[in-house]
Amino acid sequence: MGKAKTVIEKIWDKHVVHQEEGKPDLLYIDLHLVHEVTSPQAFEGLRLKGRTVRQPNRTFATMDHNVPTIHRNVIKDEISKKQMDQLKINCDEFGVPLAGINHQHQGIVHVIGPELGLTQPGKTIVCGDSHTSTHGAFGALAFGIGTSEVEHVLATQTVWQQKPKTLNVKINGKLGVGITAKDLILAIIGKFGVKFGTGYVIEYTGEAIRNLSMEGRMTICNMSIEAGARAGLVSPDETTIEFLRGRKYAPQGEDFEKAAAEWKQLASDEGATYDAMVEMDAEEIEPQVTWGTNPSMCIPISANIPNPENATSESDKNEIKHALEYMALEADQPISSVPIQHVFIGSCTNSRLADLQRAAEIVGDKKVHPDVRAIVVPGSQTVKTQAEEIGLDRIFIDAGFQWRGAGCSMCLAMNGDIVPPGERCASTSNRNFEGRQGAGAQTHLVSPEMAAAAAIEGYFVDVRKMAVPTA
Ligand SMILES: CC(C)[C@H](C(=O)O)[C@@H](O)C(=O)O
Ligand code: SF4
Repeated sequence: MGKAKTVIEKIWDKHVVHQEEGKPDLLYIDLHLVHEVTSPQAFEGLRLKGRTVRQPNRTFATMDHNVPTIHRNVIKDEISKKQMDQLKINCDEFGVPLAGINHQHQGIVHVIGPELGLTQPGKTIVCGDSHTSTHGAFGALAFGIGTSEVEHVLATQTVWQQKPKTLNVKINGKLGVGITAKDLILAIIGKFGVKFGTGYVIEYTGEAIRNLSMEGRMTICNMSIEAGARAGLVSPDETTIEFLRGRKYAPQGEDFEKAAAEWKQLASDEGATYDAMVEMDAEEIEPQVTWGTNPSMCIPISANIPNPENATSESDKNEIKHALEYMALEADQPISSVPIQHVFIGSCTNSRLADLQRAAEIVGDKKVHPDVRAIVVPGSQTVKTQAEEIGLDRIFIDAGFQWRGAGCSMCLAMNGDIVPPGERCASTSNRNFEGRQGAGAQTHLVSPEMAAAAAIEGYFVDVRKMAVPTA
C-alpha cells in the first residue's frame, strides 16, 4: 500500500501534466466555468492571437453578476450590457455552451455548476471568480483564477499552480438545533480570522461536516476564500453521490455507479497528514451576526458589539474603531438591539432551494416589518422554478418580500440592486466589506433563517426563539 493521501493530494497528483524544479506545476483543468465579468479580455486575447478554445465541451458559461433581477431585459448600465452582449458573441464564436440571460439554466455560476451536475468529485475546476471554492463541497479542487489565467485555460485547458499546503479544519460534535452551515463558517472565520487559510487548501473534516447536506457544505466551502484559503473542500461520501445522481451532466446509469465507486476512493485516507490543523467544537456555536467590515467581525446573537478598549493590540483597536464608525454602531451595544432596513436572501452562499425553504419556514404566515424592504433572489432559474412549484414564492410574497429573478443581485450591487448609503442590510451573502452592497451601505452577514427572522422583526433576533411554536 502506498502512502496515505489527502483528497487534495490525490486530485493534484492526477492532474499534473508538467512539473519542473523551482516552478509551479502545470495542472490539467476538467471544468472551466465562465461568467460575463472576467471573460471579455480573455476571449479578446484569443482572438488577437488567432487561437481557439481548446476544449469547449469542458467549458460552460453563464450570466450572473450584471443580470437585473426585475425587468430582466432592461439593462440600464452600459458596461453591464456590454459585458453581457460580449459574452454571447464570444460563446457563439468560440463554441462555448452558454446559459444566457433568458436560458432556463441561467444562474449564479456557483449555483448552476453543482445543480447541473457539471461539478463532480475529483475534478479540477476553475472560474474567473474567487468563490469558485464553493465547488469544493463535492470533493473537487476548485479555485478562482485571474483574467489572464482565464485566457490560458481557454487556450490550453491547463493552468500553472503552486502546489498548495494542506490545512485540516476539523469540526467535532454536532451543531445545535437551528444552527446552520452559515453560522458554522462565520464562527470558524470569527475564531481563526480572515488570514488563517492563506497559502492553504482547506479540507473540512469532522462529525459536524459529515452531517451537513451538500447545500451546507457548499456554504462552508464558498466562504473558504474569506478565510484567505486558495480553496476549500470536503471528501466525497454518500451525501455527495446522492446529490449528483440523475443530474443533467452527471454520468448516467451504469456509468454513474462506476463513477460513484471511484469518487468514494478519493476521500482522504485514514492516517493522511496535513501541513496544519485547527479544531473547533460544533456544540459551542450560536447563530452568528457580523457587526463589522470583514467576515471575521462576527458575534453570537446573544453577544454585545465589541469595545475597542478591550482589544489586545493597537492595530486591533483601530480596526474595531474604524469598523464601528463605518457601521454606525456603538461599542457594547447588544447586536439584538440593532434595527435593519433591508434584507437580502440570495448569493452563491445561500440561494439554493434548501436555503429558501428554511427561510420560508421561519416566515410562515408572518409579515415583513413595515420599516424593512426584503428581497429574495433565487440563485438560479432552476431554483426559482422549483421554489415556485412548491409555493415558496407565495409564502414570501404574502409576507411582503419581493420575489426576484436569478442573479448575484444585492451581493455586490452591480445590477441596480443596491442598499442606500447609511442603511443597514441583513444579508445572506459572504462579504461585508465597506461599500460592497452600495456606497456607504452597512452589511450584516447572517444565515437565511436569521435574515428571514430579521425581516419580520425589524432587528436581529435569535431565530431559535422564532422557530419554537408559541401556542
Ligand atoms: C466579479 C468577480 C470577479 C468577484 C469575485 O471574484 O469574487 C465577485 O464575484 C465577488 O464576489 O466579489
Ligand atoms: S453571488 Fe456574490 S459572491 Fe457569489 S459570485 Fe456573485 S457576486 Fe460573487
